[in-house]
Formats: sequence, structure tokens, C-alpha cells
Amino acid sequence: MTSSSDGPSPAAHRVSGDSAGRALEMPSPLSLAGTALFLDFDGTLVEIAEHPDDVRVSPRLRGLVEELSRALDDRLAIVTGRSIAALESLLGPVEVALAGSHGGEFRPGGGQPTEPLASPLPGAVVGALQAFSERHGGLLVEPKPFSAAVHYRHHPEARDALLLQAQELAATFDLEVKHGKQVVEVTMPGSDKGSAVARFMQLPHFREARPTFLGDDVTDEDAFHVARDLGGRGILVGAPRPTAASFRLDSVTAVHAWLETGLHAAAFKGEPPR
Ligand SMILES: O=P(O)(O)OC[C@H]1O[C@H](O[C@H]2O[C@H](CO)[C@@H](O)[C@H](O)[C@H]2O)[C@H](O)[C@@H](O)[C@@H]1O
Repeated sequence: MTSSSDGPSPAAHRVSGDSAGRALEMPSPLSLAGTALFLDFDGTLVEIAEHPDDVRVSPRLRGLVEELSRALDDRLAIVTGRSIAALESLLGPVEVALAGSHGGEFRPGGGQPTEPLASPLPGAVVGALQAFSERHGGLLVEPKPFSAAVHYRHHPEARDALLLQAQELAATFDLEVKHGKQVVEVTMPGSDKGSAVARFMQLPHFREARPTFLGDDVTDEDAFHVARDLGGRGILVGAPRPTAASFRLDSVTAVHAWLETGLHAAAFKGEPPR
């Protein structure tokens, strides 16, 4: 299966809701009562940068997600395409639940061990992607425990050949292809954000809550669907596009403001977390 951010079509996802191009409204202010909050990282909590290591993490971000998680009685998770190690190298050792590598890595809570939700990526796949990169001027290959990303941001001419290479590897090794923002990834089956959200929602402290998922990329669509199927909602971050999300926030800055406002309102009202 291929999911695509700027590829020919995102049809691999059950894109609906805003598929008619209808403008999505802003979400109402965040209410913590009965909410489980799921946050994508790149493009949602931090702005997209030219290189994965160059993202600017606001000094407030780690504290913000940890305070929100405590106010939600731990019903908050960051669900990212990055590996958990890469995420924590940017954010610091964060005391919240995490899913990394598009859901291949699952950590149910801060300080708890990470569980694999997929099998490791065969080493030959990374080797083939590295060889591809060398043949095409040196694309950035980002190996992760259950997936590998190849960034073509600085070599846009290699995009179509890269997609073809990824599809060939997927057919040979039984992988899935994800096409995100200037990046093509191959992932082990089971590594998707929808499965990660569904898994979190089975944990006892998440079970009765309504999931809200914030994300910017096509690779977040699986999670928007699962959130909606479980009685919650998706919030698209960034420009309008066909999506299964129900609401939209304009930018990373708007996400931070929405989260801060929800946290402060809960503290002011003494809102009980459940
Ligand atoms: O699921 P996310 O948390 O949104 O992670 C998706 C991918 O993010 C990173 O790549 C993207 O962000 C980079 C930094 O802004 C940017 O240079 C790149 O073009 C984007 O695709 C990360 O490197 C990937 O591993 C994640 O899968």
C-alpha cells in the first residue's frame, strides 16, 4: 500500500469528510474532560525544516506536553514517524506516552519500556536505499527500527525513481510505502499511526475517552480515521486539503496556542481530568 503526501493521489486512504474541498472550521477550545490527545510531531508541534536534524524545538514544548499529559491523567501520546530515539534527541527525555516509526515502536507511558509493534526492517532494505541514494547524488537516508525514510527535499528530480524503488522493495520484502513531505518511507506492516492510536485507546486509562488527533501530513490520515471511528476527531494542521479530519488549525503556532489555552482554561476552572 502507498500513502502519498505530494504524490499522485492519497487514494490509498479512505479520504473523506473534506474531500469536496470544503473549508474546515477551527476546533472549539480544547476541553480536557473525557479527551485523549494524540499529537504528531513534525509539521504539528515543530515547523518543517530543510533537514530532519534542523527543526527548532521551542524551549516550552516539552513542558507543555508533560503538563498537558498530567492534566489529562496521562491520556496524551506523541505519535510520530520518527524513531523514539530521534524524537527524544530533539525534545529531551519526555515523560509522556510515545509511538515512533509510524507506530512500529510503542511506549505506553513516560519511563516505561518501548514495545515493538512490528518486526524489524530487513537490513537489505536499508542497503538498497543507500545504494539508490548514492546513484542519485546523495539523498538523505534515515534508517529507523521498523522503517526507513529517504528524503528527496534537495533532489526533487529523484522523486519518481525513488517511489519506484520503494515500491519494488515493498513488493520484494512485503513492506508498505508512505509518501510524506518530501520523503518516501518503507515501513514494516503494522507500522501505521491508526494502529498506534487504536492500541493506546485499549489501555485502561484511555478506554472511555474520546480521541483527538492533531497532524499535518497524509501519513496522519490513518489516525484521523481511527479517531473518528472511536467517536473522536482529527484536526488537520496547515493548509486545507482532502482529509478525514473534522477541523483545522492553520499552523504550528496555532497548535501551540490552542494547547496552551486548553491547559490554562482547565487550570483556571479547576477542570477535573475525567
Ligand atoms: O510523523 P511526523 O512526526 O510528522 O514525522 C514525519 C517525518 O518527519 C521528518 O521528516 C519531515 O520533517 C523534516 C524536518 O522538518 C523535513 O526535513 C522532511 O522533509 C519531512 O519529511 C522525519 O525525518 C521523518 O523520519 C518522519 O517520518
